[in-house]
Amino acid sequence: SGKSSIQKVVFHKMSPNETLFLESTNKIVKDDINNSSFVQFEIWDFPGQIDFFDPTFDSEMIFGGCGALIYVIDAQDDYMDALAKLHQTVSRAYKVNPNIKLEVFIHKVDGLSDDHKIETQRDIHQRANDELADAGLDNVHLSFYLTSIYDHSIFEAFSKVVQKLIPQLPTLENLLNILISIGLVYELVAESVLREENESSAYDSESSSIIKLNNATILYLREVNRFLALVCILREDNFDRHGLIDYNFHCFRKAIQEVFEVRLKSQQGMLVGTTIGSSDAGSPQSNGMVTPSPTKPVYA
Ligand SMILES: Nc1nc2c(ncn2[C@@H]2O[C@H](COP(=O)(O)OP(=O)(O)OP(=O)(O)O)[C@@H](O)[C@H]2O)c(=O)[nH]1
Repeated sequence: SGKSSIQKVVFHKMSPNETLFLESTNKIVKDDINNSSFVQFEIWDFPGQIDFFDPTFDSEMIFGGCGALIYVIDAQDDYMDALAKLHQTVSRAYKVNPNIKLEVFIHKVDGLSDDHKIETQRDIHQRANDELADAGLDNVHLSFYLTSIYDHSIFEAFSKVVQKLIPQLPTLENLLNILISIGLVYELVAESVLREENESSAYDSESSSIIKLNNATILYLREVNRFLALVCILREDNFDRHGLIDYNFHCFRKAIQEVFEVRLKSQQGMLVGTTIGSSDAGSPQSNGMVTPSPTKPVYA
């Protein structure tokens, strides 16, 4: 249905056309994403033919420590068998691990018309949920996405799944909101920079880019850490206060580093007495960011 293709396109920069030559997966293939992202996880690619009722299939081990299960359905093919297997898979996974996120990619939708896409999603959604309800599993929640490796949809869907697995996400969002609320910046994008561990790169802490757009706004990029860049859209006249923007950006970068240091320390077994949550991100004051004042601008 396209599982290996998704993983290769999203995490290994393979071009969609090259996936035509991928061989069928005949055993569980583990891919460590730890090296190429600030978000750390492993992807386990299962062979399509795996039999969950085989006694050698250890569902406690497989689903027990798993954050999300992504089930890929080929929307260009007859999906009745796939739906039966979806039901078996999610009920098994949910029994072992009720906290597991259950994600369904309705995949290869590039071959479908817009109407057909909507109808397929509605049909799969309805059948899958009816079957869960019949089995008394009403409280099992499935999320559905229409995906294709031939456009951005697969990146967006995978990103949404990964976001559910980032415990620091509310804090990161809060920090971005604080930066916006200061008023100089009007849109922000924290962009994950995909880079392999051993890849040498010109991208470092001094990296920045300023692009003047033709609608009186500026696109401003700065490095946050090895894998993350911040891209802001600023009004051109606000850019006069460049020093203030940079100062606030430094506060933001420091706060992000602190958020990830907590995880690093707890991974190293040094228990830290604080919990990460949206309330911890604090107020603009506690993050040291400074609001522009017409009389007393603060420069770094
Ligand atoms: N049209 C279209 N084809 C796709 C898409 N994604 C994957 N494919 C094709 O589907 C075929 C099967 O892809 P694989 O990635 O090997 O599928 P798999 O689910 O890993 O298969 P198994 O390893 O046998 O379980 C390949 O020829 C891909 O090029 C898509 O979004 N659209």
